[in-house]
Amino acid sequence: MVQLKKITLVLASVLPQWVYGAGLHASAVAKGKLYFGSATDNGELTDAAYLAQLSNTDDFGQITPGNAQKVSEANFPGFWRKTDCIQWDSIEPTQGTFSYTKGDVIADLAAKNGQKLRCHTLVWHSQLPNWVSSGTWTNETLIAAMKNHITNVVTHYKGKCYAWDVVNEALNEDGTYRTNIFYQTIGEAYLPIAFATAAAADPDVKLYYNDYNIESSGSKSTGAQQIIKLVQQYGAKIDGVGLQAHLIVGSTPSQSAQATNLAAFAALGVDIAYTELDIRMTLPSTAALLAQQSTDYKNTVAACVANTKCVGVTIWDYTDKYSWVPSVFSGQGAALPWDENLAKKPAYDGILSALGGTASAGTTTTAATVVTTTTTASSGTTTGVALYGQCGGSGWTGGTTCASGSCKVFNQWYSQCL
Ligand SMILES: O[C@@H]1[C@@H](O)[C@H](O[C@@H]2CO[C@@H](O[C@@H]3CO[C@@H](O[C@@H]4CO[C@@H](O)[C@H](O)[C@H]4O)[C@H](O)[C@H]3O)[C@H](O)[C@H]2O)OC[C@H]1O
Repeated sequence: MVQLKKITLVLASVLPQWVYGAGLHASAVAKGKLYFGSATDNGELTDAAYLAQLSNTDDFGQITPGNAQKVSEANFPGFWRKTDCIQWDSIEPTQGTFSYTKGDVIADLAAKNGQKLRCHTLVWHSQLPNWVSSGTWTNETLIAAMKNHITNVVTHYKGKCYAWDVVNEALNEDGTYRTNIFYQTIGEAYLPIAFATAAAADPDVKLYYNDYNIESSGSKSTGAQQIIKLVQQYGAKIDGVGLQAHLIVGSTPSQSAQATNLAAFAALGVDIAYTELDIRMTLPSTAALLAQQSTDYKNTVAACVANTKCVGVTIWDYTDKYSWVPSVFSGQGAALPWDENLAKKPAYDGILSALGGTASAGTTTTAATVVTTTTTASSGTTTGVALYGQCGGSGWTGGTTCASGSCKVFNQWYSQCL
């Protein structure tokens, strides 16, 4: 089966598109978009079948490092986190020392494949090292530290990124500013200062404000529009808004609701991108849920297609095998267009049809396989999986010591005793 898939991928890359039909990226480009893309993570790249599909530029013309240019401990308290990812607490774990190893791997992969790189992210309340989040700052010293961080990182990746998510998630749900160390110390000026600093370091890269729950009109979307106006009023460069679009099957905003929202952003003169699209469901998946998911993907991608300022869509990884969703939203998953076995789901055809393509023959129409892998803890150990996670603590490579329950493996980063 794996062998067959490999042969299919090789054939698809050498035969003309009319034999296999255009994939997601090729179809997006045919619709006037710049790309269709996927996020990825370093640990997944050792999976040869996964890497082959990620590198299939018929489907993916763009990649985003899901973690390699940042870090996240705050969202996952109690989980062990790899220390060599690249955000403030690994890119700059102590003030003034920078490390780019993981991010460079993904930047090099994008360059080798001829894929655009969306770089993510420079200023975010999450995944901050203690020296930033618990430091004693004045307005002046934190501005200097933030500018130094942005300048170093953007300069390092200069010429390699198509776009940077300069500030991520600065808003509360009601559209007010989220309280974080930057807002508390500097006030709203941290936003234009961050954009101006990034622009100075790489005048050619596109600079985005990125957030979730801004995919339809409402207080938070209005707040994001205010941020764009604020940065513009300061005279700093802001090129686009990123709609993360971590959506839910059956609750995804309609195409017309998304269109109205996109029009409001477009009226401000900025580009728009769907930057982290996934559409999760309560497990187990069923044929009905997969069909609804396909419709939800179709409506979302169609909204982008219909707006000339919307440049492209990125899914937050492409396969349920490596989705972040089950590790964060308990009991939910199956959020991506490829299932755990890297087979296309109905969502793939939903996206393709929004992009004007024709359905692919290989799409599975039945319920996806279970998203999480449960390993037994009867003897206190698991075998065969090289993972890091909570089950066995730091540096875990397969053993588990769950006091109760068994070790559920969510992806290559996380596991939990449930
Ligand atoms: O491996 C994972 C990474 O994949 C992960 O990447 C981040 C995921 O999304 C972005 O941040 C999250 C966005 O969603 C928020 O939850 C929302 C709460 O409201 C709901 O209505 C909505 O549906 C949800 O999406 C999370 O609280 C945010 O953290 C962020 O931009 C990505 O970098 O990062 C953690 C890694 O372990």
